[in-house]
Amino acid sequence: AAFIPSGPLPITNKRGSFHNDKLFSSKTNNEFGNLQDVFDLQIIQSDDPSFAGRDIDGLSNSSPAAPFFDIESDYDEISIASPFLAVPLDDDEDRMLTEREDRLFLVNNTQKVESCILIGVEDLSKVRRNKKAARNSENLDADDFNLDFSLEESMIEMRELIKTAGLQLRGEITQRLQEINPKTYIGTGKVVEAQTLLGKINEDFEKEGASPCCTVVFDAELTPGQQKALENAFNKKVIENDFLGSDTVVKVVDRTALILDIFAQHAKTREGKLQVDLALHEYRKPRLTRMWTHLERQSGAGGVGLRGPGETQLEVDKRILRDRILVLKEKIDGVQKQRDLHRRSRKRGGLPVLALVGYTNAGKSTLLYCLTRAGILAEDILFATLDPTTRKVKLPGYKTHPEVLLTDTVGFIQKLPTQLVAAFRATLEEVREADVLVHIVDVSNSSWRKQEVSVNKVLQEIGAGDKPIVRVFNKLDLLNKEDAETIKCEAALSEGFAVGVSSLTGDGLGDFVAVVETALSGLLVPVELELPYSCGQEINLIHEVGIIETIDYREQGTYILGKVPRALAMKLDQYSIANVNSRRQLSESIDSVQDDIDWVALGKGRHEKENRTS
Ligand SMILES: Nc1nc2c(ncn2[C@@H]2O[C@H](COP(=O)(O)OP(=O)(O)OP(=O)(O)O)[C@@H](O)[C@H]2O)c(=O)[nH]1
Ligand SMILES: [Mg+2]
Repeated sequence: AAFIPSGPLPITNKRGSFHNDKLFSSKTNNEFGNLQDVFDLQIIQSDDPSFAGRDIDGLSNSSPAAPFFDIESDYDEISIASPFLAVPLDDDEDRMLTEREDRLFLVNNTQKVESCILIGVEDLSKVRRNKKAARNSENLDADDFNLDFSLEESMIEMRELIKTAGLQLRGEITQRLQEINPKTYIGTGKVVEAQTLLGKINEDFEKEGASPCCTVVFDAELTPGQQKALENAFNKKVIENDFLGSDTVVKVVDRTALILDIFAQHAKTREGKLQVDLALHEYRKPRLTRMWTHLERQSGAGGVGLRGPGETQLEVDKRILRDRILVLKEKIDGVQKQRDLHRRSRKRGGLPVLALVGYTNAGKSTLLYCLTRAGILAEDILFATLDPTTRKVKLPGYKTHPEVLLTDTVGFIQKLPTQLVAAFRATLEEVREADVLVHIVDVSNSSWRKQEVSVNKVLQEIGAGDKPIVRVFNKLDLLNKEDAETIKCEAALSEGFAVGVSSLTGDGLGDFVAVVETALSGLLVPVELELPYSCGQEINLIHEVGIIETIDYREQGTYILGKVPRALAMKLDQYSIANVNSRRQLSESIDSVQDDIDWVALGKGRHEKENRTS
């Protein structure tokens, strides 16, 4: 059934206002104050060449109420933090990168907000298939198996996505279909219903004098053919009734296009923009269908050998698109190489790397912010973070690993568009290279179990499925007391590492540190050392942060067999038994060479010599 919300919905482009013609978020979002003010030099892109040795944890001990740096940061300054922007941009690339910002700027400034209707479909045949599979598999019951989002859950998510994209939702239509209509996805009756709804909304709009609603968002992945057929159907009807004036075109946007658009709006660094652009181009490639045969280059005038039909506009477009994709891929390769280099130099530092992963809007950035007390942008919008940010964190109470590297990453979503996973290869590499994954789950969301499953699916897909995972049940403050206790119990009883927290209030973060520490103790490396007796301090340190299995006070020094963090193991490498032994062997062999010299004979020889001469 169609539904039109009563009264206009609030305008919800949450990206913030614009400042100096640049994207500038002015969201004051919690007790920590205006986050933009603290979006400061504390943030280091993980690509920072000087990253490995830099100590930036100076702020980690300050309280949340402490005044932050008074740096007026806007888009420019944020960009400067990324070393990639120090690289001069190609001319055409520069234009490409600012085009979207201009569009955003214009949309916001003229207050001309795009409005849309949403169409959701449930494929009942798929539900049946899932149920059947559940019946066939022995150890799962039907409820457990059906981990796909229901129509209602999916619609809730779509409303959020529409809001985040800066669209205003004007109406909704849903349908439960036995089989998907291969031509138009929804049934023909529903197409007519959507046309009627569009017409009705636009009639009201005309009275208000507002701009017409000409976007139809589908909660589905449409094939290029379906998209085209739907666009044709909607436009024909609209032009017939002339609601919109003949030059207005109704466009059909599917789920993938909507997510890509949000990514495009949020990409800030050069790397993010390149990756989004690649995904957009891949999406557009099969959708290029404009047959402008009249623009066919007739090259017959060129004479013998050049007659016949030339290239069609479509062919030209396709070629341009193909070339662009190649260029983008090449550039992303370069970015990835650079990332590899920085990662390797970080590895040499020996600190363990934790990657924060999770569904979009789960609170990853907020947790990192809370842990580091510095300004990583946290916003109540989907896909706020697109570029991984790594910070060195010194956490109070950490024993085994007093310092760790924390990487904030891009959020996941169910049915993540494949183009995006492929394009964000370089970014997702950060997840694959981490030692431990910290999976943030927003338990205040009623679909959190399904969200968790879909994040795990993506992790499997990108080859990070077998890493140790710490599950963090976040936003406990939004639950009632009983539910929060239940979640805490589940965390405590869980077989793996799990903990319940609220990153906004800081509740449970002590437990979080303890759980992370347990997870990290699995990362201790075995060592066999022989330390000279002068190394009392080092031995104390091993007692403190490592595990000692055998300790023996020998003639040459203290023998220790045990496990220590990687960083300490690297520091103590000179005292490892292997190194000590090889040093000893070397000096022994020098000794033995010296032993071989027959000093008596040598002396005798000299005497003989002397005797002979005398
Ligand atoms: N009440 C409450 N809100 C929270 C908590 N943690 C995060 N939030 C809010 O949830 C919203 C999303 O938080 P982010 O940290 O931006 O989420 P994210 O996982 O980084 O999201 P993306 O970068 O978009 O993937 C923000 O408005 C936060 O203030 C919490 O523990 N309690
Ligand atoms: Mg984030």
